Amino acid sequence: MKLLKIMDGIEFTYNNSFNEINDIEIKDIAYNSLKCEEGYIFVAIKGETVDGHKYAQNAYERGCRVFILQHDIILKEDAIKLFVEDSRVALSKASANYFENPSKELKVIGVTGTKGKTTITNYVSEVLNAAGFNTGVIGTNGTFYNGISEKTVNTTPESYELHRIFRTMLDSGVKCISMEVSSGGIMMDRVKDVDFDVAIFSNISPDHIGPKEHPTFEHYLDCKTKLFKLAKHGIVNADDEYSEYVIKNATCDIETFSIEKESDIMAKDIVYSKEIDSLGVSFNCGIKNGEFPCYICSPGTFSIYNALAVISVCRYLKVDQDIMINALKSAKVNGRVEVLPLLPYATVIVDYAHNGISLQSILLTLKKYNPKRLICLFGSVGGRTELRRKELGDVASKECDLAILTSDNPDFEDPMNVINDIAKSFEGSDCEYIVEPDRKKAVEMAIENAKEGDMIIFAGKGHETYQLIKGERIPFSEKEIALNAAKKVLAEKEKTLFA
Ligand SMILES: CC(=O)N[C@H]1[C@@H](OP(=O)(O)OP(=O)(O)OC[C@H]2O[C@@H](n3ccc(=O)[nH]c3=O)[C@H](O)[C@@H]2O)O[C@H](CO)[C@@H](O)[C@@H]1O[C@H](C)C(=O)N[C@@H](C)C(=O)N[C@H](CCC(=O)O)C(=O)O
Ligand SMILES: Nc1ncnc2c1ncn2[C@@H]1O[C@H](COP(=O)(O)OP(=O)(O)OP(=O)(O)O)[C@@H](O)[C@H]1O
Repeated sequence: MKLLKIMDGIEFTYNNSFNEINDIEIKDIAYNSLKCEEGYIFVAIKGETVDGHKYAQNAYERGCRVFILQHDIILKEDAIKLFVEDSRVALSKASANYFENPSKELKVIGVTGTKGKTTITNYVSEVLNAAGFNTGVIGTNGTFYNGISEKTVNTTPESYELHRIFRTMLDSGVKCISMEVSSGGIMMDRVKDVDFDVAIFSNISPDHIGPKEHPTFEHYLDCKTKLFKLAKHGIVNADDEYSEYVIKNATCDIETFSIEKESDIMAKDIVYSKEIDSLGVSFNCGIKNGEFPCYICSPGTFSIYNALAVISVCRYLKVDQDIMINALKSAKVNGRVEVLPLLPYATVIVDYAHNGISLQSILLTLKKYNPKRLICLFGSVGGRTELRRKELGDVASKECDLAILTSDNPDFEDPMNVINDIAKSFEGSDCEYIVEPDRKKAVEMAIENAKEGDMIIFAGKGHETYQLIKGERIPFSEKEIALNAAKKVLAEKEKTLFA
């Protein structure tokens, strides 16, 4: 593609005459020097850790001659330097141009919020697929379309990857995209040139605040709110304390959903139910001109909110109501409140709750099903703030009957260090706790000691299939470990029965 076509809509100055850049043909764009080749543009980004300008020479040595820069640097004379105010912003527009603006040809649904992004995006995709819209998903669990999946580094990928994924999906017949839009993604201009049809706001609570993330809660909220300036239509949880702020700052039309406050789509007559392989909730969904019954096989109030967001998307896209109701009934997400049908006498759940707020929300939800004992196995990420550990510990020690403290991506930190921080919350609490830093042994112990009526939640790892230890992702499948342990326990029980 011609360089000037890639630079279309980007303000820049340059160190050569116009004629020289007019005819340049570009093979591809790279923001990492190690990916550069002859014919590429290198976009130098001032990162959180290093300044990409430092690697321009490396890109040059790899054959690259066109550079998008924020400031001048020394390079050989044949280097073409294009100066922009903000390289990330330029990368976003250049990537959209290079991939020929695929998001304009797709229906893109973006979900933002502290909790519920992965769940809602996956529900949306299941329901829209059932309704015949071929839908791709982009988020924490990776990318999925037409049975193909790929891992992603970020929940919301960098703009270049994002437009590349859109293009690949579009060319494979995908019509809709259901994607997670993290506040970090908005802050780093990864979605600036995405043409969103729908924006969803699930909820907000303090999270991702600190060095390298958001300086304040207000900054975090403002980042999320920006999505409603990029979309044509907004869907907002009216029960959230900050919903009015989001609506006030939106530039699109809005539909609201709720359980408590008056809104466009309301859930009422809520009933919680428990089956051997699922915990679910049914409710009546009230809309302007009537109501209809819904069931979702995931427990708790938060599952209703997630379902309402999906219902609102379906209304906007005019999905047949019966198809939507049926698809919602069986919608499930890998590692999100996933009930494993392992033991006939106890309920085992794998979940991704890894901070105080989400752990509290899932534990309070499970308590509504009156377990004999609520047992929570969890740890906390190494190298992060003590506050996260305290919040997790405080919640578990208040809500559980037994906690099993173990490792969760310790990385370079000693797992016992993290566990000892969490254990402080149990001093003076009625909740018993056991320490087992080896997560495999901890899972086995939980399964082996499960009793009639217990509810056991393995919190934190969710969909992850690794344990991050000293910078390396060591394969670790919590579900497989639990399954093998359960098989062993059941076989032993059968042996004693027939002995
Ligand atoms: C702290 C942070 O946000 N980092 C993100 C950022 O990397 P960075 O700015 O730190 O990059 P850097 O390492 O300083 O490098 C600067 C530049 O030099 C380049 N470079 C570097 C080395 C080299 O040899 N050659 C070279 O050209 C790099 O490619 C880069 O362009 O830009 C990268 C590309 O977009 C991201 O992958 C990376 O996300 C990291 C992995 C991360 O963990 N980010 C978190 C905070 C995040 O974004 N999380 C949200 C979810 C949470 C939320 O809700 O906000 C997410 O969407 O994932
Ligand atoms: N709408 C919701 N409100 C509160 N908690 C929720 C909601 N939906 C799911 N959860 C809980 O939070 C956990 C994370 O949910 P999910 O992965 O959907 O959120 P997310 O926004 O993608 O989170 P993260 O940024 O941590 O990846 C779930 O496993 C569940 O326990």
